[in-house]
Amino acid sequence: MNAPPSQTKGDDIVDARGLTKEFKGFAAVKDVDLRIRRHTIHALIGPNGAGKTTCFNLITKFLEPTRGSIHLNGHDITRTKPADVARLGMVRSFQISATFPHLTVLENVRIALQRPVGNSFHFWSAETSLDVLNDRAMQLLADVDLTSYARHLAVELPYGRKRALEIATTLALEPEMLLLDEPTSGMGREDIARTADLIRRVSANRTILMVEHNLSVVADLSDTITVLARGEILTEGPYSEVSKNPQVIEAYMGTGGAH
Ligand SMILES: Nc1ncnc2c1ncn2[C@@H]1O[C@H](COP(=O)(O)OP(=O)(O)OP(=O)(O)O)[C@@H](O)[C@H]1O
Repeated sequence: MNAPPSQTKGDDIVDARGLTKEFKGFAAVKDVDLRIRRHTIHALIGPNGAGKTTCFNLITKFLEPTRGSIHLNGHDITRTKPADVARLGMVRSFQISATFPHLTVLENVRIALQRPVGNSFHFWSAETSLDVLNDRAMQLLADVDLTSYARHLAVELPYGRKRALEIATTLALEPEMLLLDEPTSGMGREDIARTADLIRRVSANRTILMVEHNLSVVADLSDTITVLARGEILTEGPYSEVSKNPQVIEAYMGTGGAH
């Protein structure tokens, strides 16, 4: 690991500079600087094709940038693999946390608690007593409001509850930073409200970066919003500011709606 550069020592957990991703010469993300403050909820929004997913995949290391650098807690992770980034505390929900449909909800979380992260084993080793493991698993289920579903098979869960289980299995890795890719997509109003509450709860002492299309969820949860358009940052700030920005309004109107 490189020595932490001084600019990332302050309050930023992530410091990405000049991020660029080209696909056969087409720049999906162009020279993006993204700093994410510790213990905040940060949303990436923008119209269709703005580069949100590409940017998210760059930060989570699912894509290699064509140019630019990414530091996490002062470590240069520009060329680090996702599993090693997870070991450094940045975990993407659904990355390591695919659920097993024919196991119970409790079993799914117990497996997640015993899962190796990167090339080091998680705190919960194979020798950890079953009781301790069960207690911790039940605590995680309580955190995501799934206690009453503990003995159900994962496959039987309603959609919104499945996403909550995926978040529980991600939290089992005790991430310092959690990345959520469209956490409320495909949900009805009730599940959206419950998921927004859940995100707020799990954000305590954690940093969250999410790509989210639902602007009321974004408005409700985010400390900072980065608005992307055509691969570039249009503006950044709290919802009260970015929602008034004429360029943001135009970018959304121009593509026929908020996404
Ligand atoms: N693997 C790829 N190969 C070629 N072009 C790509 C690839 N991935 C993304 N793009 C292009 O890059 C641009 C940005 O795509 P991206 O998926 O990051 O946007 P987005 O903001 O997430 O859009 P949406 O809201 O529609 O999901 C688009 O023009 C897309 O067609």
